[in-house]
Amino acid sequence: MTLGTIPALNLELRARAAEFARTHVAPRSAEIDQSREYPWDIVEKLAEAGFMGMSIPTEWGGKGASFLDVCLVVEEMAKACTVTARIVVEGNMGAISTIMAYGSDAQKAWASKLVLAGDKPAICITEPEAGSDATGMHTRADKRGDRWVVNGVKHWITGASVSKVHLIFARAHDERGNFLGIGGFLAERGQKGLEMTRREPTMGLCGIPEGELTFTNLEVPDDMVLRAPGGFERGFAQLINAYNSQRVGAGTVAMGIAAGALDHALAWVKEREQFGRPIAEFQGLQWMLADMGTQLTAARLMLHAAASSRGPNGSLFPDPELAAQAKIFASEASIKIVNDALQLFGARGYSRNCPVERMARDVRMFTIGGGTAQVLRTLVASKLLGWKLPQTRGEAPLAPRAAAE
Ligand SMILES: CC(C)(COP(=O)(O)OP(=O)(O)OC[C@H]1O[C@@H](n2cnc3c(N)ncnc32)[C@H](O)[C@@H]1OP(=O)(O)O)[C@@H](O)C(=O)NCCC(=O)NCCSC(=O)CCS(=O)O
Ligand SMILES: Cc1cc2nc3c(=O)[nH]c(=O)nc-3n(C[C@H](O)[C@H](O)[C@H](O)COP(=O)(O)OP(=O)(O)OC[C@H]3O[C@@H](n4cnc5c(N)ncnc54)[C@H](O)[C@@H]3O)c2cc1C
Repeated sequence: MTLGTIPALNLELRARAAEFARTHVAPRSAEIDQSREYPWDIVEKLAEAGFMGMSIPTEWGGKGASFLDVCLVVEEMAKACTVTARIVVEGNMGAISTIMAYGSDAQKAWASKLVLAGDKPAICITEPEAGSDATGMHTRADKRGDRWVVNGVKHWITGASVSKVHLIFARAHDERGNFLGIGGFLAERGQKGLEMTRREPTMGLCGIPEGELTFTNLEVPDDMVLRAPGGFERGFAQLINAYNSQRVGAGTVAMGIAAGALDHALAWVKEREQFGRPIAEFQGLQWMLADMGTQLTAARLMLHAAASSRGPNGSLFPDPELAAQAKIFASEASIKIVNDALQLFGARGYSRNCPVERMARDVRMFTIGGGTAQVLRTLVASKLLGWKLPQTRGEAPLAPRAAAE
């Protein structure tokens, strides 16, 4: 892992995103939370403003924006509305960046057209029995002539029922039933055999469906298999390597929520008076604010460093270790910052009428989704030690020398 330089921030882009969030997003955020309805109106405006698919290379109609640029936009959206920020993450990172890195021209044309028009792709990895243990997935794709037949169940899929582009991780088997490895299979909403079978009643992030997707003999033509350079054998490693971009994006959403909560808290402590003085005059609260600001800056810098980094061996994606460290730190710090912001509001912070109450529910997710803080710590420890750390019972940690024997 090498810590690269963070390029100069595109301040014009950040200002444009902030203005967009202030004008179009902030006035809608409470309603989106309460209605639990996907904000199609905002999606349309995001697409018009060029925030969807901005990371797509210019030859495919995007702006060729960097992951760091995307993070600047995501933070501004997250200050106002978590759901909007997550749409921007998935409209630029995760599945779409995987397709733009590994896809055929036809796949890139298909996905970029949909995303530039506002689609937020769905990345389908988790299953009811395979969360942290993602390689233990059961969903399988069987080769049948010029197509693959996909069967299985995915769970907690963000955007289930609203996303058009689906990147489905599945165990690939050849015609004779031999296991080839885990591969990525592309499908579109409305295809026969792809349906949402349940929506999860979530604690937060309410305007975007988290759903169970069931694949029943879903037919994926061979030319819709996403072929990473190492083939099926290296399929999982290369697909999850691309996912490092979304880990940075998810951490940035958490950090942006915290930044928004801190802004609310700063305004409130100057307004609210107790003991005949603004509560901002109490040193106990000043030191809380100082810690909140310090943690926020540290999280932001780690995320920007991770977004600007690249993994080993010519990877196009953020370094896995930096991405994991940034997501661990940002998600945990942000939960604490938002909770402290809520504390500064006293009883008002516990009311559904206070935006920080929504933020506290929203931010709680980010130590879970996208790789839990515990699983990411194992990745970081593995990199620090230079060991493989298999988590399956009976498999001992493998130091490099032992691995070579
Ligand atoms: C990776 C895990 C699933 C653990 O599984 P295994 O123990 O079976 O696998 P490993 O041997 O650790 O890894 C296999 C292979 O992949 C390489 N790898 C693993 N992680 C990365 C990474 N982040 N970047 C690059 N490469 C990676 C690893 O080095 C191995 O390659 P070699 O064979 O050694 O060459 C588990 O650790 C894990 O990550 N679980 C979390 C699953 C997850 O993140 N799910 C996210 C679902 S999408 C989502 O939640 C969206 C929410 S949001 O973004 O808002
Ligand atoms: C709002 C939300 C959106 C999501 N969106 C998506 C999506 O779009 N696509 C998708 O594929 N998935 C998505 N997920 C799923 C997410 O990736 C998983 O929740 C996550 O990977 C953890 O899996 P799990 O929930 O099954 O927890 P489990 O793996 O069952 O873990 C339970 C607990 O055990 C701990 N644990 C497990 N294994 C270990 C270990 N080896 N060492 C230490 N601790 C361990 C975990 O950290 C956790 O605390 C989403 C989840 C949420 C909450």
